[in-house]
Amino acid sequence: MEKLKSLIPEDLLQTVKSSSVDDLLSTSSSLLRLFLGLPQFHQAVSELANPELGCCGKNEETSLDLKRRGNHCFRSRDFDEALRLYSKALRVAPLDAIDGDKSLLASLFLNRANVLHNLGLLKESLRDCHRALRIDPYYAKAWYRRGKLNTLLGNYKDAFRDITVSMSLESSLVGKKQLQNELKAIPDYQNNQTLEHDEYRPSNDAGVDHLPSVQMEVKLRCVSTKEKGRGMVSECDIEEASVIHVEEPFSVVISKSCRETHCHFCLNELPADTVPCPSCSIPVYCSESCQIQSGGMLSTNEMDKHHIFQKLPDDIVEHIKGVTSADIYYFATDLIQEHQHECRGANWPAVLPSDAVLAGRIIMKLINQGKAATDLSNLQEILELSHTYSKMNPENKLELHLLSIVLIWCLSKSSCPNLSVCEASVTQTIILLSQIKVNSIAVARMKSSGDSFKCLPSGNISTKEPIQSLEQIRVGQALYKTGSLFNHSCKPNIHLYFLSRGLIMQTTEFVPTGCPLELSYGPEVGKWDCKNRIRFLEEEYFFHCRCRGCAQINISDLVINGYGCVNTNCTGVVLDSNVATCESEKLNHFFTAPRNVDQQVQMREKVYADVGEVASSLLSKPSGSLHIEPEICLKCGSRCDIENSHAEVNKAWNHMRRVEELMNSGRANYSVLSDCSRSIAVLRTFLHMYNKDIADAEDKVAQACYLAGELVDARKHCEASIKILKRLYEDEHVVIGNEMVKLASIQLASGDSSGAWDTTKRSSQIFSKYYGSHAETLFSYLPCLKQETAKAVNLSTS
Ligand SMILES: C[S@@+](CC[C@H](N)C(=O)[O-])C[C@H]1O[C@@H](n2cnc3c(N)ncnc32)[C@H](O)[C@@H]1O
Repeated sequence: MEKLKSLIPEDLLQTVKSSSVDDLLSTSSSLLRLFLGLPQFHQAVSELANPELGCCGKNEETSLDLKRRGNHCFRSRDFDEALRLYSKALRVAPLDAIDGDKSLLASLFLNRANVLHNLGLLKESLRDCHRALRIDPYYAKAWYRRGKLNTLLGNYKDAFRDITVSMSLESSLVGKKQLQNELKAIPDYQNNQTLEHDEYRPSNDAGVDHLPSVQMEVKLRCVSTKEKGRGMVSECDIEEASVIHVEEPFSVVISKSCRETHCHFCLNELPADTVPCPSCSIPVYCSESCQIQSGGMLSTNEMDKHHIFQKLPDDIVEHIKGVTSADIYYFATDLIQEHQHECRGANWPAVLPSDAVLAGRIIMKLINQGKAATDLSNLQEILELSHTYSKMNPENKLELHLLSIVLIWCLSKSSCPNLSVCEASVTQTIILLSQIKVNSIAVARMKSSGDSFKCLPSGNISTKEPIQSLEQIRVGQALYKTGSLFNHSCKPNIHLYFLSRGLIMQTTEFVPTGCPLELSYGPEVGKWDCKNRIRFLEEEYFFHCRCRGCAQINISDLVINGYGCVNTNCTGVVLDSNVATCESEKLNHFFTAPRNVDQQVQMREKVYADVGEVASSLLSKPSGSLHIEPEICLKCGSRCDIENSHAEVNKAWNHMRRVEELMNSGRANYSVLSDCSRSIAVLRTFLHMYNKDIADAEDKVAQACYLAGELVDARKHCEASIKILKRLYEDEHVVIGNEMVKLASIQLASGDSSGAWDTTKRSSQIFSKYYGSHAETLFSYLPCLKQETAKAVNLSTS
């Protein structure tokens, strides 16, 4: 992109950077004309769009080399590396490549099955055997390996059939004899000899999860307001924790950082037996079902290509035919195939940013459905999404122009010759990209906790692993058409989460009829102070937030970054000038907004209750003289030297960070811990007692104490952190649920089983408010924690 930017003359660059939506046809036309006449442009885009020049296609030589290296690792029993190399080889192996007298793909699947078997991953290994057999149903070794696995998994009937087929395909007498012995080794061999054989169905539990349904009585409506545009409101009273909306995405793309770890279709974590795309080397899937729904060519079986005619008994031929029937992977869904147009080996889907790849998917979906015109002139009509192009900064505007031209060019050259490369299609793509910026939703997943039990203390353990923390990662970006109609609030009343690609929205409080249903786009009261939230939303989403969290004064915004009063007996808060200005504006707006006297009294009482002990004196003044001054305690009016406090706090943090490094390198000992406690004491001297920094510091020290086995202190610090967070968020906010999981782990480790049990129960209640019945599926740590605490309670009471 930088190369392309440098080709644009200065005057055109400025016109593009200062363009409004109405200028787009003209700016697109000028840029397009310029680029189409430049050989440098043609060279750059042909590197992106031409599959011949791309490195995303299949490559037999690379695959064979990777296979050889995998074999070497297998022989030296480095199974992890062998697994990695075989999976890589599968990704680049062409469908029709042959290695010796075998299909390369089939032999790679079987080699990987051997590795998986050695790693103890039997189901995964079984699935790979089945994949090898689908490609080459005459593959005796694959039948044999599958038979062994079925025996180990207790599927004796299947094992019997597999070894029998393998025996029929085996030509040597010695081999046949060995297989006969294998057959005899199958438990219940005698019974099986007389059994009918079921058609084989490999168990494949990976794939897309099913979405729950919305409660029947829930009714929503889309309304328009001057301040926020369209938004969703409730048409009835809705109870807390009700599912209000579920939706499959219009289109999704995986995050670049998750390309090697998550399925490119359902976005779930990849199993060890990944499924490659049959016709390019970019995506990997968790199962055939995801691969097929995503698109790419279907892997055909190689049966017809085999001329090894063998005289086999009829029942054996039936088994061989059965294994290749592709219907086992089909599902009664409309195939989505959103990757198909990217699947030609060209580089652009791997190189362009996710926003552009998502735009490409949306465009191609509408073209394939016959809805979009070839110059895309009706794209906005079809999508009906809001956008904020005019509010974007100049660099963003230029970026969108360049991306649109490149994307349209690549789509038309690599997969859709009907798509016209013209100012109309470029203009529409620029608007689409700006719509994606404000309407697409980040699909999140819990960060894998690995082996949950490893993180759980049991009995008189030494607490070597860090306390479980429930972190989320962004695995993809998706457009949900109805989901995009929900506005943002920094004090949201709904929460969203994902099952595979599906979105689920649930209320986190009682919502009365007519009330807006709003979720958080990221920043929330309790996470950041008001000015930081407003800045973030302006920079990322291009709007000035007008939610209840930003319009009304609340205790969290006052204390989250506040300093303590110099008067040690005073609980008041002192604000720096930035926060003070932002909070003053809120307060002024609040009291000057037109209301009748009753409402004013009510509001005043509400604010009074909220601000409580922190700023009560402020509200006892007549409304005309209300103001929040920086560096003055809001409660007792003492002046505070913020600069000095700031310097002391910084010193304490620098010290904490050094201590943290020591802890991370496993060198946490008693003297390190007492250093931490001293730093916390400094923070508590200069910051307000509910400042978020103190909560963070307490949390870190709790972790350090836990690792050092100082469980009494770990608990004390964890509880101190929770106490502050409860002031910043609601008592039952999911953040508190997360902290309680940590507290329960500490309690469990210190032998307080009934405390751990109570804390676990409280955290489970909070999680089900946010994640409904899926809480335990999404947080695999929760059932494990429940089980361990229940076990500990039983032990202590028996
Ligand atoms: C995902 S859309 C929500 C639906 C949108 N209101 C519409 O009419 O299509 C996001 C846009 O809604 C508006 N919006 C959402 N939440 C808002 C808020 N709290 N304050 C002001 N505008 C908001 C902004 O224009 C933002 O770019």
